[in-house]
Amino acid sequence: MTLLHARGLEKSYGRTPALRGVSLDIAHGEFVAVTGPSGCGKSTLLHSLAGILAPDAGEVHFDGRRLDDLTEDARSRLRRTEFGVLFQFGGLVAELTAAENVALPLLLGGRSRREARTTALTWLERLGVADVADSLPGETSGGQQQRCAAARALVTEPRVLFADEPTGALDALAGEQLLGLLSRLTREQGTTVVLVTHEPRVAGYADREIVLRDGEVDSTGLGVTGFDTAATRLTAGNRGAA
Ligand SMILES: Nc1ncnc2c1ncn2[C@@H]1O[C@H](COP(=O)(O)OP(=O)(O)OP(=O)(O)O)[C@@H](O)[C@H]1O
Repeated sequence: MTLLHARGLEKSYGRTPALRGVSLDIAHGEFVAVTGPSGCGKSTLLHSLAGILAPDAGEVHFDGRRLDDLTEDARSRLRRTEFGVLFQFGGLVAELTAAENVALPLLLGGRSRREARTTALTWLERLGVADVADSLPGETSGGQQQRCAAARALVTEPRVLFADEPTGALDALAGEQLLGLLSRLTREQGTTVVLVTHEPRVAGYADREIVLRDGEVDSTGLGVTGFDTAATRLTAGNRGAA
């Protein structure tokens, strides 16, 4: 069943077209990688689907509700309750500890301090970084920071996780570890994932790949770019076995 539905999305920055009529459907629980060359519109598409950016034309529907013409307040409420976002640079608040960073979305949602901290610690544990719970981001490694950012994105148990190059700033090992965790945790929770990447290795974790080219959908399917990498085969095999 479709959870995210977009039709005819268009977006330009001044005279530069970024999206030129993108239509797509993403099912409940699907893990989709949006790929394509630099500048093809991946981030613009992600931001439009997540209600961060208003498209110039076209429609975005989330679970049957039209999203693109909501007020900024309504969109921001929806983002807080239904969506989690994870960017290349986690964007943790430097003055707050890891646990405080992860608790923040829960506090904003009205949960008590005690409950928010307990839930934050559970998610830090799931992401394998409970040991840095009381450290400031600057006292931890890039990989640990990105895992904390992932915990913060997932702590509200969002229906959709939007991730833009989440491993882009990490070394290969830290990137693989984060992707492995994200893939396992989101599948366990039934979270839909929309992940932007230009790396075939990363796209290999997805159920399906949507390839953009010059602001349009070029193709969609599993390994459609011919990225039949070891990672793709391994992940597909793991999925079959799961
Ligand atoms: N804030 C902005 N102002 C002006 N032009 C922009 C802005 N953001 C994106 N663009 C342009 O829109 C087009 C699509 O950009 P977008 O960032 O969506 O692509 P991308 O595929 O995510 O790129 P990359 O892989 O390099 O991050 C590009 O031509 C880009 O230069």
